[in-house]
Amino acid sequence: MTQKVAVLGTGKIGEALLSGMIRAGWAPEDLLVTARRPERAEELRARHGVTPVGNTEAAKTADTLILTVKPQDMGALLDELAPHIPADRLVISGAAGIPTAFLEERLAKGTPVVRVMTNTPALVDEAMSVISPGTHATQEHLATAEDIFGAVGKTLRVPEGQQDACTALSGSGPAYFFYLVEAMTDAGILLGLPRDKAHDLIVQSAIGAAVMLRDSGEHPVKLRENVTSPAGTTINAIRELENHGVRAALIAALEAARDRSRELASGTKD
Ligand SMILES: NC(=O)C1=CN([C@@H]2O[C@H](COP(=O)(O)OP(=O)(O)OC[C@H]3O[C@@H](n4cnc5c(N)ncnc54)[C@H](OP(=O)(O)O)[C@@H]3O)[C@@H](O)[C@H]2O)C=CC1
Ligand SMILES: O=C(O)[C@@H]1CCC=N1
Repeated sequence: MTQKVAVLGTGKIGEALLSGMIRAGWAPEDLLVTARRPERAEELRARHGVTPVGNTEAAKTADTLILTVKPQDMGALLDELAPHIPADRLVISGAAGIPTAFLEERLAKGTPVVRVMTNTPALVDEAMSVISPGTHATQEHLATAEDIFGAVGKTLRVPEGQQDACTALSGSGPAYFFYLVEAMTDAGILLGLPRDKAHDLIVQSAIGAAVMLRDSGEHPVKLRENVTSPAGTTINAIRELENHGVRAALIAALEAARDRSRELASGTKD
């Protein structure tokens, strides 16, 4: 029998996942979506051919429910859904910070819950999604989550205790790279290059570096050393990065992201 999957709270992440599932072969008629605004629901139907429904109908009919609302909206959504979700349905949470226990406390006793942290490269099938089981989730439930999120990139199972760290690294990770590209493009402008050329140079360098990191099998230190000639240009840049504490800033930044993920666990922190 065909399995129905519902994405509830279909914003940026929900739509990225949905579009990837369709690219990977899911039939749009087996995908249900919910949105808070009617115009958003219609937009999703027009773009993807999926069926917009209310949260209650999704709760009653879907075999797997994927909740992709903001952490602060999770409590209200669960209150609305809980009376309608049969306890044998899989509920996947994609929200930062929210522990599986938060869902288990609000859903029918024994409901299987899986927590997933993905990232926006899902839009180009290059997501990194980390997956953790709740108390009642079996290997089969984890495999279902892997099947769904595997449609948009790589998946990795981690103990739930590592989810906040993973959120800081890969969930937020793409933003740090976009930020670096933005700053390096500004540097190109300072050095006299037109913005579009500076952008192209940096983006292609980022792609080249990313492919080498993925495919060369070399440690990042070795890859950097290969660029860094004695008395050359690169070492002068590296000295400035060290002088400005960029390494320490990155460690502090990711620690702050991890702490914020922990803080979001209550589902109420604005
Ligand atoms: N953006 C990212 O890079 C990542 C985000 N996440 C997590 O994914 C989740 C979603 O993030 P993101 O997609 O960026 O956020 P969005 O705000 O784009 O998406 C959330 C959507 O949920 C809708 N919504 C809220 N409450 C309800 C409700 N009760 N019923 C139906 N729809 C509802 C919102 O409607 P409205 O448009 O009206 O507000 C919105 O469209 C978050 O929990 C976040 O932590 C995880 C990994 C990466
Ligand atoms: O910034 C956030 O809270 C979300 C979670 C990970 C990426 N974006």
